[in-house]
Amino acid sequence: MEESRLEKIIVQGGNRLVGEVGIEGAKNAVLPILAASILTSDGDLELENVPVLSDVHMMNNLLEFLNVKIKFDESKKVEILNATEQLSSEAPFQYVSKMRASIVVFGPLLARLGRARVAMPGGCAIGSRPIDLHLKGLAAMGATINQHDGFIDARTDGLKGANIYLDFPSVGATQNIMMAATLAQGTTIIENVAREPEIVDLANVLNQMGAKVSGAGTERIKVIGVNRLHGVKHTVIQDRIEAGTFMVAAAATNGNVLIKNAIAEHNRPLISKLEEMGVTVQEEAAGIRVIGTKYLKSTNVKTMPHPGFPTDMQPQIAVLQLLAKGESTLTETVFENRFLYLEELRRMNARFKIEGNSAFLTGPTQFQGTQVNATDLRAAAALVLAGLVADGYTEIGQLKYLDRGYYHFHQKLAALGAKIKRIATESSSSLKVQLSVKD
Ligand SMILES: CC(=O)N[C@H]1[C@@H](OP(=O)(O)OP(=O)(O)OC[C@H]2O[C@@H](n3ccc(=O)[nH]c3=O)[C@H](O)[C@@H]2O)O[C@H](CO)[C@@H](O)[C@@H]1O
Ligand SMILES: C=C(OP(=O)(O)O)C(=O)O
Repeated sequence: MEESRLEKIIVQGGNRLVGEVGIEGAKNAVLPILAASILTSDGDLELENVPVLSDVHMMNNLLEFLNVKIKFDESKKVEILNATEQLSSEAPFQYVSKMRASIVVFGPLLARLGRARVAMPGGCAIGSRPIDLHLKGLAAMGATINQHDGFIDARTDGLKGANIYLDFPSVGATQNIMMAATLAQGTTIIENVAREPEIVDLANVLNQMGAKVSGAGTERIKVIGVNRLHGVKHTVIQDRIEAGTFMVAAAATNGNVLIKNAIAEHNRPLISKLEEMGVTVQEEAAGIRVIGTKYLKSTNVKTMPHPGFPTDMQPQIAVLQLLAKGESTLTETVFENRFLYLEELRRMNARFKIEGNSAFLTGPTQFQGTQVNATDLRAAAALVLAGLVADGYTEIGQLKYLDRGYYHFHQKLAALGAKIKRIATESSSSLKVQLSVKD
């Protein structure tokens, strides 16, 4: 998606969002499930509800490099993967550096081939993001792991079941260890695991593939190893973060939006915060309806592993807190550096101070449109949300981040009544842009 670097979104603030919006399959569910294809030595893995995102393209490119055969019908959102041929064990830097989630091929490669050589992913704009817990778990299962020349090299004569305690309920470590354990000899118990809905979706696919995984969604996962896994058909769960982003968009614009097929159970912490702020949230048969209010109340939010408030909704809820009257606190406990986007919001008139891992936000804010740049994926979404309620025009650059996790974001907002366009950067001389949005 090289083009996205040369594009901008321009929003003219002030419109209420009204109507219905559909949600894609979850990025954070599909990426490890795509990696799980490596475990299938028999038949096709057929996935439905696959979101068309740059991260999915990136994972597909990596899997194809490893010799997984892929057919992705983007119009139907169906992807068929076949990993029955001899696979390569090396994931080079060119893939891993572009997408940290590539690390979830590590456990499957090691389990299937007895060897994995994966470039070290490094940090990103939200934190240093070490992978020590992934490695500790795989080492406990009998892998010999060495790090050199920017690569992690792991070998085993056969993984063995082990008792593993995670110091932190890491999503990626839980997925890597769980996948590796499906083909290990004996039983693996993983404690203090991540409980995100995406972990449950992965466990469900693995079980359909013939694995014996129990306890996903609780703090303890048990995996009884089997000899081989086979292909299956699976529908990826809905993206709770995309759904949450539209819920905040509806609340921020004092709108009335039905987020179709959104699963309330996956978004409890967000629903609870929205209600605290005076927003009406209705669980309907067709999805979740969010009805805004003119009188948003301040509230405090602290991110936590699931079922706590998701860190991936932190920048979006910050916009709503800034709109609310009074002081709100926002505390980030999952990543050490996820407030970069606030400096961009300051340029749009936000008032706040940051102390340690907390931001103290002062509202109500009348955002002012200006030129801002996304600093990461959810920051990109948050800047668009601020633009929806800003005075004048907001231009958001660095859309490569947005495209990692949102499909047709501006089209979906436009269909709800937002004045929003995506344009080539070269055509963004302000007069031209303003005219094109008014059209
Ligand atoms: C593709 C995907 O699903 N990404 C999600 C996944 O990322 P990811 O799987 O990378 O997140 P983790 O849950 O692993 O990371 C959470 C925290 O644990 C730390 N940590 C993690 C592993 C490790 O070995 N050592 C260690 O210290 C990280 O640096 C971070 O501070 O979960 C995050 C937390 O919900 C979400 O924000 C990401 O959207
Ligand atoms: C942080 C995110 O993703 P990743 O772990 O892929 O960087 C996210 O989805 O907000």
